[in-house]
Amino acid sequence: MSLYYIPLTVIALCAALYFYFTRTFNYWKKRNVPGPEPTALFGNFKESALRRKNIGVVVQELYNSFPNEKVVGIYRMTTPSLLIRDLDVIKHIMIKDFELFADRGVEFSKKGLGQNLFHADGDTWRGLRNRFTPIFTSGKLKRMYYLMHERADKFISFLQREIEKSPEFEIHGLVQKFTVSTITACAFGLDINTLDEKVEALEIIDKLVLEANFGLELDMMYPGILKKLGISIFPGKVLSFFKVLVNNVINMRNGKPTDRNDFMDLMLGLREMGTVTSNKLGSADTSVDITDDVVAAQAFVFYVGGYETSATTVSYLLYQLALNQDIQDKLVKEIDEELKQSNGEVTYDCLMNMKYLNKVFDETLRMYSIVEPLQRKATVDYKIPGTDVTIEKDTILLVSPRGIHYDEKYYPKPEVFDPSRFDAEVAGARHPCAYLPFGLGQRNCIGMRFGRLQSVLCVVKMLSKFRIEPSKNTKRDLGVKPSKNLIGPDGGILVNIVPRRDIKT
Ligand code: HEM
Repeated sequence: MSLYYIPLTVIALCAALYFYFTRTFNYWKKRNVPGPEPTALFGNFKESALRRKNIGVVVQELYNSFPNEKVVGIYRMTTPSLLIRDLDVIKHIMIKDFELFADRGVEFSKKGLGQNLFHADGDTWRGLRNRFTPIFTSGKLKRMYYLMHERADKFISFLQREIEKSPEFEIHGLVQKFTVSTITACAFGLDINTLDEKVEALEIIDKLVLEANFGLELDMMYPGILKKLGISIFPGKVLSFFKVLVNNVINMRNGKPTDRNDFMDLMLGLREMGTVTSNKLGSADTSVDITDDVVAAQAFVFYVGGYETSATTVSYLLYQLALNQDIQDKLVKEIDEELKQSNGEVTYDCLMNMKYLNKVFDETLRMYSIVEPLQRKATVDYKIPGTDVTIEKDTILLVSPRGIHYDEKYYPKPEVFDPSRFDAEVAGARHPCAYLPFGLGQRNCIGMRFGRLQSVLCVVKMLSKFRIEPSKNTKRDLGVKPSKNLIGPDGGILVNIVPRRDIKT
C-alpha cells in the first residue's frame, strides 16, 4: 500500500515545488510590462546560474531580445526585476533621480570587508564615498604615479627576459602580473614581486573573489537573506588575509601616513582627521569613522576592483592591436612623437596628451566593458518616466553596457574596432548615456582615473619597445568566460610580442 503512494507523493512534491518556484511569474504580465518567458526556479538567469554563460552576456541577450522596449520585465531567479534599455530612462535613474537609486542592492553581511564602497548602501555608502573621493583626484594620482612607473619598468625588463624564451604569450595572465604589482604597491604600500614568483595567497584570493559565487543567486531568490543570516559573500580566509595584511602595514607605519603617497597613506591621513561629516551627497548625516576595519575593507576593494579590470582591458586592447596593425601603426607613431618631446620619459603629462591612445582605450572598453550588468535598487515606489510602469520600492534595476555598446543605433558596425568613434565631434553627437564602461552618475567608478592611468602606462611602455602580432593560436572569435563575475576572455588571449625592429632595445 505504502509503495503505491510513493509516485503520488513524488508528483505532489514536484507540483508543489514547481508552483513555489514559479509563483511570482505573473508579476510583470499583470503590469503589462513585456519580457521573456522565465524558467521555473531560474527565472531568466538559468544560463548564468548554471555557469554556462557569463551574467553580462545573459543580460546583453535580454537587452537584444526587446529592441523596441524602453524597459523589460525580467526575473532574477524568482524575483521580479527591471532591465532598463532606454537611454533617457537610464539618465533619470542614474543621474537626475540618483538620490532615489543610490543603493546598488547587493545584500549580504556588511561587517568586515562588507563595509567596502562597492557593496555599501545608504548612509554608510554616502559617508564612505564622501571620505574617499578626495583620495582619487588627479593631483593625488600624479603623486602616486612614480609607484606605477617603477613597476612598469620592472615589468618591461621581465618581458624582455621572457621574450627570449618564446614570443607567444597569454596576455591576460601576463598583464595581470603588472597590475597586481601596481595595485599592491598603491593600495597596500607593499613591494610584492609578482613578476618572477607566483604569489599564492593572491592567486587564491583571485579564485575566491572573482569566480561567481552561488550566494548571489541565493540573494536574487530571497533578497536580503544573506544579510539577515549575517553571511558574507567573501570567504573567511579572504577576510582574515586582508585584515592581517592591513594591520601589519598600519603597524609598520605606526598608524601614521609616511611619504609614499599611496592609498594606505591617504587612508591613514583620513583616519587621523577623525569623524568628518559632509553632506555633499545629499544626506546631512553622512559621517563615517575610519576604523582599521574600514581601511582594510577599502584596501580590499581597491585591490580587487583595481587589478583585474585594468588587466582585462589592457589584454583586450593589445588583442585588438594585434588584429588591427594599421591602428597599432598610428598609435606607435603618436607614442614615438610624444616621447621624443619628453626625452623618452613616459611622464604622467605625456600620457594625458596622447589623444589617440585614449581613444583606443575608450574603444576597447566600448567593445569589452568589464563590469556587467550595472545595478541599482529603488528606495521608493517610482513611476518610470515616459512609460506607464510604476516600480515598487526595493525593485532591482539592471542596465546592460554591453547591450548598449553593441547596439547599431548608437554604434554602427559594432563588431568593428574603430577608435575614431571617440573623435570629439562623433562622441559629442552621441547620447551622454550611450557609453558607460565606468557606470554613470554619482555612483560611478571611483577608480576610473587610476584604472585608465595604469592601463595606458602599460600599453605605452610595451609599444615603445615591442610590437604585438597575431600568433598562429590567436582566436578571431573570443568567448566570454562564463564562471567569472567580470567579463574576461574564455581560455585567455594568445598573441606574439616581438621586439620592435625599427628601434634599438
Ligand atoms: C578599467 C578599469 C575599471 C573599470 C572598467 C571599472 C568599472 C567599474 C564600474 C562599471 C563600476 C560600477 C559603476 C556603477 O554602478 O555606476 C565600478 C565601481 C567601482 N570601482 Fe571600478 N573600474 C575600473 C577600475 C577601478 C580601479 C582601479 C579601482 C580602485 C583603485 C576601482 C574601484 C571601484 C569602486 C570602489 C567602485 C564602487 C564605487 C561606488 O559604489 O561608490 N575601479 N567600477
